[in-house]
Amino acid sequence: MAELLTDDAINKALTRLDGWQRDGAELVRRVDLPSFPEAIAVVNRVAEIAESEGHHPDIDIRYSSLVFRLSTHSDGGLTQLDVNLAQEIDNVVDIARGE
Ligand SMILES: C[C@H](O)[C@H](O)[C@H]1CNC2=NC(N)=NC(=O)C2=N1
Repeated sequence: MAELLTDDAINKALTRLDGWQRDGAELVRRVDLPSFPEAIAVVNRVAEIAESEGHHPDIDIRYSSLVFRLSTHSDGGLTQLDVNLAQEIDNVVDIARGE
């Protein structure tokens, strides 16, 4: 079990993340890639990271647009696991965009 983050801790984490918003018990980021294969490459890389960490995002794939939703389902809210995964998704997206 991970500890649920306070509203203050979530807001602080959001200032350090790229493009994430809070939606209740979830962190949400939409990512637009230039093509379907590039979007799927991002999904595959995120899937590897998620599997290695045992913490998984909900991912909506619509052509070259992705929406990631993060929450710690076992604890019913947001934990440091979600903040860490959000940061890792940001890193994957930056690399995919050559940033
Ligand atoms: C047993 C296994 O670690 C759990 O079912 C994990 C898997 N991945 C998970 N991912 C997320 N986002 N929330 C969870 O509660 C969760 N639980």
